[in-house]
Amino acid sequence: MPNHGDWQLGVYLDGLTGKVPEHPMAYAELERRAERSMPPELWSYVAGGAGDERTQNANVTAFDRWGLMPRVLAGAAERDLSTELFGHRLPTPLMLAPVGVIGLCDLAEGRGDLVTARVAAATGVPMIASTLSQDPMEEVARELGDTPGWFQLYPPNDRELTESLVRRAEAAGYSAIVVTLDTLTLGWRPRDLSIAGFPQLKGQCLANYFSDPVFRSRLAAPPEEDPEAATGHWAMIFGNQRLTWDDLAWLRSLTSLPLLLKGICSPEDARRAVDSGVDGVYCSNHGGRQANGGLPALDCLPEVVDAAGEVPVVFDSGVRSGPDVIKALALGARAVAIGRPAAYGLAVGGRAGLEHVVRCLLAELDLTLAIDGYASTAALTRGDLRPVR
Ligand SMILES: Cc1cc2nc3c(=O)[nH]c(=O)nc-3n(C[C@H](O)[C@H](O)[C@H](O)COP(=O)(O)O)c2cc1C
Ligand SMILES: CCCCC(=O)C(=O)O
Repeated sequence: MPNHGDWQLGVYLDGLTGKVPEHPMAYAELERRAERSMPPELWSYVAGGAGDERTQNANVTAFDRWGLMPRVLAGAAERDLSTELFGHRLPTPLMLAPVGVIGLCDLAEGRGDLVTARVAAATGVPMIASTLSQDPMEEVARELGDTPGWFQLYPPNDRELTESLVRRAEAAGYSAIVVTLDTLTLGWRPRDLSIAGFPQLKGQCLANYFSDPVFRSRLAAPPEEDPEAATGHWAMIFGNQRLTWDDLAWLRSLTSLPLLLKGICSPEDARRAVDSGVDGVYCSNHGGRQANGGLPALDCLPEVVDAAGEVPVVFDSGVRSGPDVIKALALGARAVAIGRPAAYGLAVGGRAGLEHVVRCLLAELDLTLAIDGYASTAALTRGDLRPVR
């Protein structure tokens, strides 16, 4: 476990470890620098969202409608940021959301999945490894050290392949399976469609498929010999729009690892998930990448938390700062994940850049708690927030 001390107050005073040459970055600056660093097709894919991106933007501004009530003389000289999930005590409530093509965001070497896992190992911030990675899940898992990793599953429309991916994740040592349900087909993403972002990139993030014995058994020639045909086969099996709640018992039966469903925004769905025996609900609208015109994910969080009852809720979509993490926790999330900020950190500064983003976020989270008089993230409640008028 990393020592809290290295990212608590001192982190500001020692220049944030000196690994990234400049000062702590506000999100807007990180985003600007990422845009300057990334090739246009990668930038458009990562930064883009569905439609005119109103929902994506609303995910971010939703946090402005809540304010944390500052308290004084509250005994917050030492803070406990830890959280418990599925028997693991995590040093902080932050997680790294699954990001396909994170590999390519490591602009120097294209090994971003491995680099992200190394940052997870160094910071104790768990990584949720995407199905769509440049390097096979087994190699990613080996980099995680003692930090837990979860495997994010896109369930293909091939049950045997789905089972094979889950078996591999178990064998590789992942400690939970996150099934993403809001991307059973890809969203209407104008930036991608006009600049061919994802279509250009997709062949490079299929390592988990190309290394899979079941996937390989479906091909006339191995992917190394005929990558185009293998990619074509992937395109046939990726989408799984016919998946329904009737398939959940089967999904549940695939593993005894903790199972989470990602992409839950409706309280009815949260209730149904819990009734189906899942261990965690992951409230997210995929960072606004899938459907435009929906609700900001943060607005859905309280009802999802209420519906989930004792079952823990993980949250992402629009988290950009330490105070954002605090607000999501106060609204009931047990852990809070970041997607684009991590990808941008990697693009701007490789391993040091991602670590910088993580440490800045944790330092800001911790300082905010210190100043506003909250000694424990686990003790935050909705009553600590007020609507901003
Ligand atoms: C470039 C990119 C790729 C993503 N790939 C995946 C993925 O493979 N699996 C998944 O469940 N979510 C994926 N997501 C969604 C993230 O897990 C997360 O829900 C979202 O990024 C959170 O919103 P934020 O970017 O505003 O933090 C991706 C997001 C981005 C930006
Ligand atoms: C089929 C690609 C899905 C990756 C993803 O989740 C995203 O781009 O948001």
